Amino acid sequence: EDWKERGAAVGTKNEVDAVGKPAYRTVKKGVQDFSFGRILGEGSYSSVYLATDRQSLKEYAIKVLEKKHIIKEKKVKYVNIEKNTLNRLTEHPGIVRLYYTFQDEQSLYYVLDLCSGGELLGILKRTGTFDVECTRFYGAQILDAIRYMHSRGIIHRDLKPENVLLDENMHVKITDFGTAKILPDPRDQTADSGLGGSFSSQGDSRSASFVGTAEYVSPELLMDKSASKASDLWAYGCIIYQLLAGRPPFKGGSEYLTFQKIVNLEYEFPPGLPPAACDLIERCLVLEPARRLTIEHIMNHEFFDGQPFGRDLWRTKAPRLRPYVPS
Ligand SMILES: Nc1ncnc2c1ncn2[C@@H]1O[C@H](COP(=O)(O)OP(=O)(O)OP(=O)(O)O)[C@@H](O)[C@H]1O
Ligand SMILES: O=C(O)C[C@H](Cc1nc2cc(Cl)cc(Cl)c2[nH]1)c1ccc(Cl)cc1
Repeated sequence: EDWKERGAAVGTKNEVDAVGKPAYRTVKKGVQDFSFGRILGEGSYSSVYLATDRQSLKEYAIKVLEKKHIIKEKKVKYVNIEKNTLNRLTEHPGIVRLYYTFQDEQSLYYVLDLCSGGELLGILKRTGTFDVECTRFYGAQILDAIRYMHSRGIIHRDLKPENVLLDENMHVKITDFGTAKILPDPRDQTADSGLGGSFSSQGDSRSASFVGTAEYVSPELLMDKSASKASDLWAYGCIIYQLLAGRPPFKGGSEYLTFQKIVNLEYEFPPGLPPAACDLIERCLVLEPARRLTIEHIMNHEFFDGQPFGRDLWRTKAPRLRPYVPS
């Protein structure tokens, strides 16, 4: 049963091919293998349905995109980036899992983990703010997932509470990788292609044409269009601030005014936030990417003292949602 779910090769155990190797057929799922339920949500180019695998009865979220629309809006690149990045990020509980992709005459389909807890933004709006315990739990899960995607050479580039979904246990599932950056694999550089200088260790990509969501975009992306792993940690600092304060640190009356606040580092903390949280946020919201805290530094920061990361973090029960009460 498990094999089928993994979409791996399946076949009867004793089937062998000419040279005695077990012969497997890869299972290719299609629309007929699922019964589609209610709409879970809609994007600019997509509709996401609740769906059940007719065979295993497992529930999934299936993201459906109309080919005509994708081509007209010139989003083909993003569709294939989303597929390719999700296919590289299959081994972490904090990243939404892509099980299958398929297409028919009109549409493209992604079969994804069902995140029945909705968006982190949604639960934050309901409670207004998060107390320290909730901020530490969700901050740690998001960081653990970023650590994994960076280790696989993926920069998300659009991290924000809307793109942090929650599963049925209210655990984090990061989604929306259509605008991610896949860093060139350092092992691929066979001969020294003389690119040594331009792809510095934190993985710069000068050519970034994409800009994320205004409130979370990093200053380097605005100033010299370069995105790096450190850009995700800028967004991370904005998210931690927003969980405790109930609003993002940089918010102007227009996108331009928001950008101005970012490049001038114009933000302040609401009164009563814990000093350790302010210190952590200040060290993420640093204009110079190379001076920003790295993931390891953040994990060792006083704000996360005693917070488990790794396997234990994903086994603990999510804390009850409580608003932050200034001390
Ligand atoms: N795996 C999932 N499980 C449950 N709901 C999901 C899942 N993926 C997306 N959704 C919900 O479906 C809606 C559309 O998501 P989708 O990623 O297709 O578009 P979007 O990225 O939100 O919008 P846009 O493309 O305009 O940025 C969102 O509200 C999202 O919360
Ligand atoms: O079968 C695969 O895995 C590869 C295809 C590639 C692919 N075929 C496409 C056809 C169209 Cl019309 C548009 C896009 Cl973006 C297309 N991308 C594919 C299918 C489905 C999805 Cl969700 C993504 C990519």
